[in-house]
Amino acid sequence: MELREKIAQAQRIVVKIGSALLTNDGQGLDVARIGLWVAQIAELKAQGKEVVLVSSGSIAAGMKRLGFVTRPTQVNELQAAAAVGQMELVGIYESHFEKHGLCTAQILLTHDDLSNRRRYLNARSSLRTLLGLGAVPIVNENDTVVTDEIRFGDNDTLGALVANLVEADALIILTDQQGLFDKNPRDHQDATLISYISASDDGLEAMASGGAGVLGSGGMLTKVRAARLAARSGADTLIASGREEDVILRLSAGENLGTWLLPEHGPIAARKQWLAGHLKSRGALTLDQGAVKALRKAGSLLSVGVKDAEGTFSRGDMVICVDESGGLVARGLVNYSVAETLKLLGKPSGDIGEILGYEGEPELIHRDDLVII
Ligand SMILES: Nc1ncnc2c1ncn2[C@@H]1O[C@H](COP(=O)(O)OP(=O)(O)O)[C@@H](O)[C@H]1O
Ligand SMILES: N[C@@H](CCC(=O)OP(=O)(O)O)C(=O)O
Repeated sequence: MELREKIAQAQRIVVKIGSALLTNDGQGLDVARIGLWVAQIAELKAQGKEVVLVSSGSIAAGMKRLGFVTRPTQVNELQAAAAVGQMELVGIYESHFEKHGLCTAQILLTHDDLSNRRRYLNARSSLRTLLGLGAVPIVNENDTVVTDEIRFGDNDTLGALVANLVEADALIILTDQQGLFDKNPRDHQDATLISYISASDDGLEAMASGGAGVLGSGGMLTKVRAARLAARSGADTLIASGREEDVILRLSAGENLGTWLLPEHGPIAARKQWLAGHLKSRGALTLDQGAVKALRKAGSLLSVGVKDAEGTFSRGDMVICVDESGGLVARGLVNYSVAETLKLLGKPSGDIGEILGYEGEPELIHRDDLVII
């Protein structure tokens, strides 16, 4: 059997489960099947991998509870269904994960949370902390506070943005089809499964434009676009059938199942490109020799090694890091504003809470947010 070695190495994985799959043909949530996916995620955790689950299903579950026979079209009714269904959804996950001794966390996100730099950093910090503590974050869109214009609408996009957020190695999208076919298999009997393809292949949209199922909202189009988004931070995307036995474990072990959408660049190159291309520097930090050495050994930047700060930066902005003779050392996304940074110069991380009056991140710039020049 040919193995997808790169996938087998993935340490941090986002698993997205769609509505089409989570429900028994619209008859509420498929509790037994959810138990099977949870058992697989528990096994991945036992292998030392980190998993973030992005789960749809709140609207489908709420529809059943509220007695809607077909999916409501009005936004306020969809929101009501989502609010009711989300309770049931997370309850089912929590009770299944508990059987494996795992703790879950509910994260509800909106588009604004991920486009606003400050909220983005806060969401990322919560997710990182939860992963560090061994919990399984369960993410869905915060449907009750969003309207049509600002919705992700489909959780494929949300899954990809979460993969960017946590810098996942892989995004697994489980759906009701074997993967991406060259045309919609519901309408074409001769459709053939694509085993692997570049996430930036020009032909993807044409293949995937065959519409969605009854309960799902995005179809394959949002899945291939999600793969493209995930590729921005170097993540591989896998699209496969959630009904296949042990699908999550087999995909994560590198088995050739479903469709593998490959990013053009690896995570580091993708991140460097993003930092280099998309952000303007808002200030500069002057580092002492110890800090320069630490950064070159892949460490984070701590305030104790920073001698000066200038510019107009806020939390989340990009700054350049220079050595004492002005030589460029790195670029990175800073966790504190210039006013806060000036108060922290030369101070150990343990003093941050006392100096600023609240406990923030221990690093001025986390190593994941640094690109060494
Ligand atoms: N090229 C294609 N390959 C596979 N499925 C396709 C393709 N084009 C359209 N589809 C449709 O996409 C559907 C899956 O998307 P969707 O219904 O949104 O599910 P989910 O809720 O899992 O996101 C499939 O059931 C299928 O009808
Ligand atoms: N956030 C909503 C809708 C998400 C949705 O339909 O997504 P998907 O099934 O992935 O196309 C829910 O949980 O029902």
